[in-house]
Amino acid sequence: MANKAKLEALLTLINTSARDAITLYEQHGGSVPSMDQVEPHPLDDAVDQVALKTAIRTLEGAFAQLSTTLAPPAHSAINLVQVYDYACMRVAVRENITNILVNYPKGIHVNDLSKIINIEPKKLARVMRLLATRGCYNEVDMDVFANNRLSMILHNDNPVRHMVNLHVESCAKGAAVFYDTLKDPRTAYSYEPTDAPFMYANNKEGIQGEFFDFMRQDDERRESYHKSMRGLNGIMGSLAVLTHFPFEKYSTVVDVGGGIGAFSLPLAKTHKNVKITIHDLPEALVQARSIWAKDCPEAVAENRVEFEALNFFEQVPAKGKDIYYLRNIIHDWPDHESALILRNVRKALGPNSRVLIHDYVVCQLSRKQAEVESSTLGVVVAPEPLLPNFGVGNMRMYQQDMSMLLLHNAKERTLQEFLVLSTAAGLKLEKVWDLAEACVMEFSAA
Ligand SMILES: C[S@@+](CC[C@H](N)C(=O)[O-])C[C@H]1O[C@@H](n2cnc3c(N)ncnc32)[C@H](O)[C@@H]1O
Repeated sequence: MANKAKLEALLTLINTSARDAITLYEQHGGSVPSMDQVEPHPLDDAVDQVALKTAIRTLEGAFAQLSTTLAPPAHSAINLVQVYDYACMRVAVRENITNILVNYPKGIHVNDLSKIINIEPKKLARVMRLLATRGCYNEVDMDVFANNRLSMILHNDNPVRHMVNLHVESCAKGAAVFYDTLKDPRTAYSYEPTDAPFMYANNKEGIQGEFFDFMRQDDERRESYHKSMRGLNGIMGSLAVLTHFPFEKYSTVVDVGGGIGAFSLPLAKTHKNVKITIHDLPEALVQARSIWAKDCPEAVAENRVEFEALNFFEQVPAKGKDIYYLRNIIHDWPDHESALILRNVRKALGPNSRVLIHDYVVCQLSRKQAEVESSTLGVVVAPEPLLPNFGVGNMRMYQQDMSMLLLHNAKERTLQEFLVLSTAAGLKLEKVWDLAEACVMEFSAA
């Protein structure tokens, strides 16, 4: 394709994908959202966001590719590093600015906000303006800031806030020493979870162990981590599995490493035919029980959910159930540990059981390889001239891969890597359910 034709094709992709998104918003609520509104659009909390995420993947990918092509490279290069959004988001989250602004629907002057949170007003104004420029908060008048649809996500009641917190605290701390871990002979070639960059930084403060040991040590920290998993439902659009996978055909589901039930709670509400077993470490299940008693007491009363402590490296999950669901579990661990988990799950399977691994499937940048996977397994490849992996439209997959490296010395995997792991554990891939961001890989006993 000639250079100019590529730009024209990208413009067409931007146009059609934006129009697809507009149509979806209109179909789900009659109107399109605005950046300034505070109320969520009905589509924001929809269980199935696959169509919207499909449109946004193309829109973001095509837009970034077009602007990187047209902008001077020096301009784009510095854009890659001059990203202080997370430092400003840390201020907003630590100081509960969204919650405060809820009391000031017409906005609050930074001088008044400064008195409430004890941050120097002129510095605070710069933080708020940077975030507002990104679309998070609204500068309604000079130095007067109000909430908007995006900033409302940082409200205390929203679990996404806990995932933001995990990133601005732990991932940022790991990122700051990442290069050092690559060069330090002690850690450079290690894939031990205890040598992950975040733990490397913690070691210097006298804290040992791996990430989950660190989480266990402090109730507030652990509870925030588990709440952040509920945030993933919206971030990754993971709950689409509830409408795409035929849970109505099955009667038992084991949520392996299910945490507080970020997946199982909505499952219990939407598929009342299913009996759920949640396996996790004992401390996680204490929190799980109290959340279920509040958020889904009917499932507890009807014995549709049981909580069973399990160390998935050492124990076999409840045997002979229909579905074994592992969401964001395998990506937390390097290959050796992941193989142990899958081997234990394999031992639990009955002849008709299925294993569902719900994770990102890292796309290739080789169009040839991506097309092989597309024709054999149905994984979607982006149309040319987009990069075959949708480029920036799929950026979170690669960012989360880095988060896994920083926190756990682990990774998101390609389909080939999943196949190597699953085949060694005695599992056979039956189908890949592409949910526009993460995928669900369905396995049977080989
Ligand atoms: C990334 S979270 C995913 C939670 C849940 N699957 C979800 O998607 O919401 C990882 C989970 O693995 C659990 N976990 C970590 N080590 C474990 C172990 N050795 N045995 C069982 N669960 C473990 C953690 O407590 C946590 O709930």
